[in-house]
Amino acid sequence: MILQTHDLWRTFGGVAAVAGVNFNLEEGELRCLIGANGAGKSTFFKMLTGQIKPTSGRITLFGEDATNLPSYAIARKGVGVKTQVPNLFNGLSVRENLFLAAQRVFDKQAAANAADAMLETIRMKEQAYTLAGELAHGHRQWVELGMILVNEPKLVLLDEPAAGMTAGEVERTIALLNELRGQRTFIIVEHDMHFIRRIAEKVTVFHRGRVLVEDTMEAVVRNTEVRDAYLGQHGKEAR
Ligand SMILES: Nc1ncnc2c1ncn2[C@@H]1O[C@H](COP(=O)(O)OP(=O)(O)OP(=O)(O)O)[C@@H](O)[C@H]1O
Repeated sequence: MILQTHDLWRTFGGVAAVAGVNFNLEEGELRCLIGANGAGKSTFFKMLTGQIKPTSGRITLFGEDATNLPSYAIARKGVGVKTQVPNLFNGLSVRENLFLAAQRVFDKQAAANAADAMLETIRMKEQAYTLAGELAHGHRQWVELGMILVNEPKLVLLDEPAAGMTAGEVERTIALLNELRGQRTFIIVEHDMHFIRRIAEKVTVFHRGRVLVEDTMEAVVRNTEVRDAYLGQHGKEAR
């Protein structure tokens, strides 16, 4: 088991954003977290990344307690996080961005090799020397993903990786994640049901701070409780 949460809670004033979540993630899984606006996904995600401290409960990461670790310590344990806040150096090339990220864990030569290998993985060899600031939105997202993957994290947490992408860019992101499936362990928070349907194995549905259902995408789409709680808004896309 890579990650577990035990009766995890986070309250804001009187509001329980996350209310007693028990969550288990095995190595090699690609897990999607879904739920309506305000269901508690972001708060849960931010507790896993160390951005928000739990009110109570525990987080176990790679078999060790990680409940109150700050973000940098979680990163150091081998967790790569992609939030929605851009993390690129616009004045540097794609390759330089990847190289700098790789240098956090590798020496110079190994970082250069890792950056070149990552250019292949994210299919951006031709844009290696393009400035990050000149890239289209989808391309920027892939470079950011590359900057996380280049450090070979044991767990990758992605917050809405398909947000703002064109249909073509979403397709390429799906292909990339399908390629990486099994090689890395992922948790992906996402609203785009088309995207989730194409990548999901097991899906965890949040509702009012709790886990409503955890099952395959097919079972989740058929579940009447989920339809009432969430898919009512997105059902057409999901079906
Ligand atoms: N910093 C905060 N202060 C007060 N209330 C908060 C805070 N963060 C979240 N909440 C509340 O906690 C609940 C869960 O919010 P959260 O953002 O985790 O949901 P979500 O499922 O990620 O929603 P979305 O899909 O809109 O991002 C909501 O009622 C929200 O208003």
